[in-house]
Amino acid sequence: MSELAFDAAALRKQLADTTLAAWSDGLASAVLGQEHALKHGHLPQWESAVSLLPSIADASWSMQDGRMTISGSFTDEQAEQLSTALSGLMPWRKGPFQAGPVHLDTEWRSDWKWNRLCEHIQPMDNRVVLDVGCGSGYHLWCMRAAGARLALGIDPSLLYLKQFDAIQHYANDPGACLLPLPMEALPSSMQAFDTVFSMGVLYHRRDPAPHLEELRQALKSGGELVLETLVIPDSTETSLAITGRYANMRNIYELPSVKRLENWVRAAGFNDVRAVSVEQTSLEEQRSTAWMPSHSLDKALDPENPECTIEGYPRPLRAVILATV
Ligand SMILES: Nc1ncnc2c1ncn2[C@@H]1O[C@H](C[S@+](CC[C@H]([NH3+])C(=O)[O-])CC(=O)[O-])[C@@H](O)[C@H]1O
Repeated sequence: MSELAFDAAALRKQLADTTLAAWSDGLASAVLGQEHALKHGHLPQWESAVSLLPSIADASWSMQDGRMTISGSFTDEQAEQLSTALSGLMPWRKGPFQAGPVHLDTEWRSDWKWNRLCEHIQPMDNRVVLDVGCGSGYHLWCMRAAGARLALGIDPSLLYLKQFDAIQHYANDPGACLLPLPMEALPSSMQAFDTVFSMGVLYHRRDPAPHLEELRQALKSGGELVLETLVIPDSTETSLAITGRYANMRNIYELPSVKRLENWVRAAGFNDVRAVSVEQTSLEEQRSTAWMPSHSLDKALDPENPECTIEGYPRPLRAVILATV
């Protein structure tokens, strides 16, 4: 099994002039301390895909209509190499990206999630932000485009790290960083971030309380939590225990109503807790594409009654909760 060669010196350099400088050794030790989590049988394939990306002299990036866009002069041959390299990093779930001539149409329209919350959150200008469970890092680019000084993402998946590396190969943006870490392995009590995002992660934790505690401890005093997670359509203070799969997904244990979710967040010591969006996931927002050809949401819903999952639970409904500490 191949192991990730993590470059602690590069991380130290990247964080040197930021408010996270004092944490660079702690973050590097957290990554290196995971040992087996840095190994994956497909890592050589993913690393070779990244190494095949053609380099161009005039690359730049911008957000264009929600598409993280890499611009620059690719020859036809380079465009071909780019497409081949990016297909070695499939499945692409979170995006969309436009890499030169290649439209990476991802499983999720993650720009829709961002649009739902961006007008409600504290302005990103000059903030140091953490995105827990950032996937390919798509939302890190939204945060940077909205003015964040430093957007740090953490995600335990080495595939998503390599997808981020592929985009960063062109963006070359010192203000965006992804570390292969689960939240549980982040140094405790950092109190270093102005905003912490946890989107699509809480429902993967058997007990939500430690996750909420970890999020609170990562925030500076006065900082903001942006929590996005699955809920059930029930106006009372309740939750649904999940046995087996939920919408084909493993490792989902308990889905709260919005009221219960808000109470969990209050019990974790947050203030000013409020839901700013509750929306059902549509078949246009999450679907199979050429870059993620496996089953998606349509195959997880009951064909006879699309208001239910194939397991008979209410279909995915997601809430965005904001709170301060
Ligand atoms: N303990 C953990 N700590 C950190 N990350 C984790 C952990 N467990 C799983 N993950 C990671 O959390 C991400 C969950 S997806 C949300 C992506 C993005 N945020 C989105 O909102 O589009 C789920 C969804 O599709 O909703 C995956 O990338 C996991 O590897």
